[in-house]
Amino acid sequence: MTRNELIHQIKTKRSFLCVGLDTDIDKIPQHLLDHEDPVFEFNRQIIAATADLCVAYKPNIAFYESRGVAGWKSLQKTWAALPKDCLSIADAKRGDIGNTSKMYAKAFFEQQTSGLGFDAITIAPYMGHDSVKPFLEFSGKWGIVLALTSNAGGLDFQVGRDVNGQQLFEQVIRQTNTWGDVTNLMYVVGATRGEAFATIRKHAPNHFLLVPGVGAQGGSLSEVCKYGMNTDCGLLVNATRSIIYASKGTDFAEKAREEALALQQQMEHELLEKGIIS
Ligand SMILES: O=c1ccn([C@@H]2O[C@H](COP(=O)(O)O)[C@@H](O)[C@H]2O)c(=O)[nH]1
Repeated sequence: MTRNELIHQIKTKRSFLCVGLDTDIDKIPQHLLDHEDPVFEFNRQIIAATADLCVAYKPNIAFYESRGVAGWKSLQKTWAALPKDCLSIADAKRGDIGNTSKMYAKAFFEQQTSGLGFDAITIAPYMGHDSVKPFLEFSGKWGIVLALTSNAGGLDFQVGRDVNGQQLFEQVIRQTNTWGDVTNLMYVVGATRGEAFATIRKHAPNHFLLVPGVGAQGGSLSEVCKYGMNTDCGLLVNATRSIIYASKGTDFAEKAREEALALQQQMEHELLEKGIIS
């Protein structure tokens, strides 16, 4: 999906919601366990209940690879079931020497060989240019670089490592910016980082930001929008547990829809306020 197509979907659906699919077989409703592939059946129903309210889906790969071959099969079926009008993001946080990164990219982007044709993948940038660039060389695909993460440990290295007046997350953005552009590169910035979005926007005014951390992690959607929204919206805000585990009962998909709808309505309000939609 191109940048223009993504912006078009945001305006059409009046939403910049990304639904996370971190499907843990121990947390899904009991009645699904009779299905041949309970994880896929859960995802299928979550997708059906939320597809008109979101513009992206983000399975976190750990939840699938932790189940071995069965998990990869669930992931492949889930990827194939994602609506084509939504950006598909593999939250895999990969990055290695160039020769290996290229194989990671093929694993998640090259559907003919791997069975997975995600639009985007998250990248850990710690190993530098040759670890990131292979992901950006796939036409029509996106690399989403970790910049300022939502977790408590994100403060251990990403901030307070002042070099030439800049913190590490700022240097990551400034440097990686030269390896890609707004059409193939996004950044992960946690919703828990509030005012830091103003600093992020100094270095990446036009890039899309993937923003996890609303819902279960307590990040503020209104702060993210206040400091992080640009004239194209420029945000994909992810919520996972607060949506997919809104109920443990047979009404799980219905409750997931209610949570997604509440977020979509707040997002519509923000888009209207900023004049991005009318
Ligand atoms: O900084 C980061 C980067 C990635 N994540 C991932 O996003 C989801 C968040 O799930 P919630 O249930 O909405 O908290 C999950 O897959 C994380 O691994 C993040 O939270 N923060």
